[in-house]
Amino acid sequence: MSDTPGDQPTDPPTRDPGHESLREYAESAIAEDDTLLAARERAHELGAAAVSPAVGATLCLLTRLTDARNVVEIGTGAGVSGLWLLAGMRADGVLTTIDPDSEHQRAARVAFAAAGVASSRTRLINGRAADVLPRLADASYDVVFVDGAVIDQPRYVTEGLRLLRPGGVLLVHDATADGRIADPSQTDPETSAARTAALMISEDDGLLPVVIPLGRGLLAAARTAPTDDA
Ligand SMILES: C[S@@+](CC[C@H](N)C(=O)[O-])C[C@H]1O[C@@H](n2cnc3c(N)ncnc32)[C@H](O)[C@@H]1O
Repeated sequence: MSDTPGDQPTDPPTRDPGHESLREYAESAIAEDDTLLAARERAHELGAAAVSPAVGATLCLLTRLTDARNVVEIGTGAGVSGLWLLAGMRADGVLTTIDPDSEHQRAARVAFAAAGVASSRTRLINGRAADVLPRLADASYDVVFVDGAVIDQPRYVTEGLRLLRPGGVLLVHDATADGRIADPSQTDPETSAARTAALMISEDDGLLPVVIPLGRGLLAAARTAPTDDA
């Protein structure tokens, strides 16, 4: 056995050393305008954890790619994600956004008005998603964005899939339960709920899912559109 320092065994790295800096780069590459920054500040004051800038930009990109006219959001918060979704939607698109907290929705209204969004483009519904979602029509939304309590993700995925049109996209934020989902020893109710929701999506043959490791984790799943020969 050699005693030169270069031959000493070293512990394998527990994680890719570039991982965090890559995430930081992805976040810092997104510049938010003053309206978004003010909405983010209000979200912070109200304790309504907003999507990160890179998650917001991804929401905008995916709504743009689906040419979204009708979007439903569970968890309005102070409107940060709403601003990003609206920026990607068609100019005549309507964002339906649900939240039981009227203070959060007041802050979101301020954000939408500051961004010059016409009031006809937003439908803010003050209520619990479990009560509101069953009243929304089947297969009539281009994008469904889930950002409420993690524990409720399975029921929101069930309802979201009912609402989604063929070719539409389901987006679940905090899909990794803060990264715990990959660790089988984590069996707390929140992690189990996130795991159940992810399984429901991955086992559905009509969906093309991917986990995007930005912010608190974004699970995106496109509903496959029927082909002519189907
Ligand atoms: C993480 S924050 C949403 C942040 C927002 N999407 C954004 O990025 O700006 C979660 C929101 O879900 C709302 N919420 C809590 N319970 C809910 C429920 N049962 N139905 C719908 N929204 C709920 C909270 O009031 C809070 O505003």
